[in-house]
Amino acid sequence: MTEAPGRDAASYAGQGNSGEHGHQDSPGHPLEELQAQPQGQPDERQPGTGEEQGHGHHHLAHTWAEARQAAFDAATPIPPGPVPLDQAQGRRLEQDIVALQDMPHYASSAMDGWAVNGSGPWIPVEAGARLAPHQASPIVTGGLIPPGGKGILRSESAVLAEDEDGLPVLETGGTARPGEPRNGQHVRKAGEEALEGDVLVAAGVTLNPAHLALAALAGYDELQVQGKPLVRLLLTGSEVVVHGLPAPGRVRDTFGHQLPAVVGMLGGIPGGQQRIGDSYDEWLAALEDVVPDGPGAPGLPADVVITTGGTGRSGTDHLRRAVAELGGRLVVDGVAMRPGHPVVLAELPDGRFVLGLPGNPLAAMMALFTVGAPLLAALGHGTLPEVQEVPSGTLIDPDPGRTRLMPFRLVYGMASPAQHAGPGMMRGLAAADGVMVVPPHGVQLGEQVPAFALPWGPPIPAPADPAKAKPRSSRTSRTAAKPGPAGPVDWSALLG
Ligand SMILES: Nc1nc2c(c(=O)[nH]1)N[C@H]1C(S)=C(S)[C@@H](COP(=O)(O)OP(=O)(O)OC[C@H]3O[C@@H](n4cnc5c(N)ncnc54)[C@H](O)[C@@H]3O)O[C@H]1N2
Ligand code: MOO
Repeated sequence: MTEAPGRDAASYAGQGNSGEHGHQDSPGHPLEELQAQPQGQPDERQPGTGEEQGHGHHHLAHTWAEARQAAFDAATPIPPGPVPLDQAQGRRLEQDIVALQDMPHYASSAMDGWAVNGSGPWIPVEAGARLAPHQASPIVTGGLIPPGGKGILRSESAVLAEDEDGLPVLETGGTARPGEPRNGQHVRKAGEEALEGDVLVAAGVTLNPAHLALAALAGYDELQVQGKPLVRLLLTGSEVVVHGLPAPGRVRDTFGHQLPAVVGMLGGIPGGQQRIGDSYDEWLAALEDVVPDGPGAPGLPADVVITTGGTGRSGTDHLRRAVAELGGRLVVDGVAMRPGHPVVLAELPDGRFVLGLPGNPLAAMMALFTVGAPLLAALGHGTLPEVQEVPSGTLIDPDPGRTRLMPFRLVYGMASPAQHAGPGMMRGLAAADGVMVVPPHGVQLGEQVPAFALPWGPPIPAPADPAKAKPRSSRTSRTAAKPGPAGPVDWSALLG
């Protein structure tokens, strides 16, 4: 049996074991069902909890699939723009990198030694001076070939001697080969890497570090790249501490460390974080401030502000009120899912999106995967993140009206819900291979269940192709007579 989330364990358990999970009559293809859930499902918050009282607020929570689609549809791709070279790694180039001049743009020495004109012996002259025939001047690797310089004599092939008048004279010797140096020897000619106007990197490539070095070599300071959302974090809660062991009533922050990395994995640019307490004024000021200072903030307006906490409806939960005061439009206001139900997505009049994640750590991550991932994909020119399928290694009872997102581990190719996956926990997710999207009617043992991969985790395994299954050998008929396994085995009990 699946583990009941810590919160609401009673109502969760109350919907199990009812005999309703015999589905012989119902479900079609699980992925189709994700699309087919009724629109505008009634808000399934239970009456009598008091959570809506005093707010006069009533809305219809989106289904899981609707919420993903609404978040994806709310955003348009961010247009291309210039970014400094040190921020261009991994970005898609939108405009060819063209040689602005010949590369190299001057002839230079490939060796330490002497620039010479004509055959030796040579009279040494000052570095850089115009060389007349039979003159030489010292030069280092990369040094500009002086006017009149025809070739480079390597230092190990040169001997500085004196003529009969006691004046310095340069001769070949040491390792010199006959005829050294020929004209042009050890000279890097101008334009040998590229001529002005040559395309060095074509638009469309994903920039790697060598591309950036090439762009720098070519004299670029910025490159035109595909737009990507800049995401700022607003982490709230006066009980949250950022160092050491928290005292009772305090909680160590789980977001500051994981969200920037996950935002990056989902296609956003982490753009700094700000921490505030629980007062409405702090919320309003932080959301109002379009370009706040903060550690790691680039001093640019964010495309998305991700907040944590304050999505509830208690006196300290200010997200909705602040968004309303700023004239924001709610795109998603609650999703019929668990955990992560109170997630909010709003668009402010200045075009910024506010993604309000619940304070409970696992709930926040599930909300981020459900609503944040499609939003960031749409802003970053991506497609709606994929949902695949895994065979369920366990039976999961119905929970009418809501989708359950369950971190799972793969055991012998089947998905088994991870333990320690309550909304306030991180242990289950940390050990998970992916997340099962359990439909309201539950899942049978061995049935395919929709699932998505974690941004840092392994891909969801491709389904076994029945066409490629090994043909039965004639021996199988004997073994088949024995009582074989009666179907998939429930491995969930094996997971610690
Ligand atoms: N009467 C009701 N109470 C609650 C309901 C409900 O429907 N009726 N929903 C519950 C659900 S579900 C969730 S999820 C939370 C949503 O909470 P908020 O988004 O308002 O967040 P907070 O109340 O500020 O915090 C919740 C929880 O998370 C902890 N937290 C907050 N920030 C952090 C952090 N940075 N790192 C770790 N943990 C954090 C906080 O201490 C609380 O324990 O509301 C339920 N209540
Ligand atoms: O449990 Mo809440 O559903 O953690 O979002």
